[in-house]
Amino acid sequence: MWAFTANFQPSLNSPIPLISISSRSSHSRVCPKPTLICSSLQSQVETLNGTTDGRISERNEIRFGLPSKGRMATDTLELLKDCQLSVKQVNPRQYVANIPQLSGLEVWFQRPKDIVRKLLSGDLDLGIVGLDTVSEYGQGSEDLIIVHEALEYGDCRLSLAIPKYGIFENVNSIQDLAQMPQWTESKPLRVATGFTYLGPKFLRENGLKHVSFSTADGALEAAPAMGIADAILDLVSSGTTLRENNLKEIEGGVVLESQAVLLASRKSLVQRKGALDTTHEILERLEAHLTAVGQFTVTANMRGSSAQEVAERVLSQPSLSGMQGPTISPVFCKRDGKVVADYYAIVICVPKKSLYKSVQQLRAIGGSGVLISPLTYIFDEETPRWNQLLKELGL
Ligand SMILES: Nc1ncnc2c1ncn2[C@@H]1O[C@H](COP(=O)(O)OP(=O)(O)OP(=O)(O)O)[C@@H](O)[C@H]1O
Ligand SMILES: O=P(O)(O)OC[C@H]1O[C@H](OP(=O)(O)OP(=O)(O)O)[C@H](O)[C@@H]1O
Ligand SMILES: [Mg+2]
Repeated sequence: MWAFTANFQPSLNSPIPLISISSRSSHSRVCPKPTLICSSLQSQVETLNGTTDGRISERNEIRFGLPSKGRMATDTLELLKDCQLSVKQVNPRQYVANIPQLSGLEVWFQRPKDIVRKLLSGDLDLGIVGLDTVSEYGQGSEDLIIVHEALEYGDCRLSLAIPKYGIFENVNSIQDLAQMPQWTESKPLRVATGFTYLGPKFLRENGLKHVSFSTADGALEAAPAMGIADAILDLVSSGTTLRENNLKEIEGGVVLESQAVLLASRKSLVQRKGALDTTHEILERLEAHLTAVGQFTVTANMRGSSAQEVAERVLSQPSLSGMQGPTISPVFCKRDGKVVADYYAIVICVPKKSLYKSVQQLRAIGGSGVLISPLTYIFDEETPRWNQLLKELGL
């Protein structure tokens, strides 16, 4: 059983602070043009991945790519489940699944980088991956659209790190590194990275002229101590791996901040029947859920002479006037044969981080019987990201 609540109001300005698309996202939405690959390689790629010539492949299902393994896999399934979009997978080695709530949609489990590649080739329509993966493997393709840029997990940054010791002891910024006399054409700065597109681009843009790159699939932090590289460019989250390997980040060395994003193929959204509607539903549920997870509903009773007077008392408190409301309902009782309302039930939404302060302030103004419940969804009038997406698609 679901309980729905909604506030209707004539005002054009919704009092709910609408989530704005961050500057980070708008920056990442429109990426530079992709690099060209030579035609023979292009045709081999096409053989593997379907067509890349502007046509979309003929199929009726909408395909949604989700990470098949690694740390993103479970968090992605958890998030979808929390949005009532549970993925039904018969067994963990089966790579196709479905979401019963979304008819006509197939889920395909793939490695994150293959999700991006298959979105580009038209073999997937939608996907969830880290922004780092989109930026690295999407290489700025305009066919990739970031529909939701902040799914609030998989937080990490792509960052340059150098040893704490030796010639790097007093090097603390990318400028310091670029100005070191050690790097010459014959003896360049050796950087180990799995990010062979973003790495060279970033270092070039930051004035490092003499750089060579080596790559590996993991445990890059070992490269400087092994004498294979002078610096590494890799993902950092807690910073533990860098610390444990005697490495440090430097000022100006962050290439990008990443978290999980919902990604779509522009071609699919425009041309594939049902893709836009499905994206709308997924986006609405994600936004409504992610807005709700940061909030609690607080219900309390309060004595007062009128709903107006109680509302004024509530709104006088800084931690109670944050979001929308309060909703105030009279609680009636019969006294001396007459039906009267001498106290009121108030309902407000408060941010989780200010819950305790809110409860204290409610008590201070006479609130009692305070009940706290989690929220599943907060649906706004229309999701700001949906309008942004339509604009992006020119619709
Ligand atoms: N230490 C981390 N903390 C948080 N998120 C991370 C971290 N490392 C990577 N991520 C995010 O999770 C995504 C998947 O990383 P993960 O290491 O699980 O898989 P992978 O890199 O695809 O696989 P593999 O490392 O086995 O090649 C990354 O693209 C990034 O967005
Ligand atoms: O800052 P931290 O919290 O220590 O996390 C950073 C580490 O996490 C990732 O490695 P992963 O665990 O994916 O291992 P991998 O090198 O095998 O990919 C990344 O490549 C770093 O090595
Ligand atoms: Mg990894």
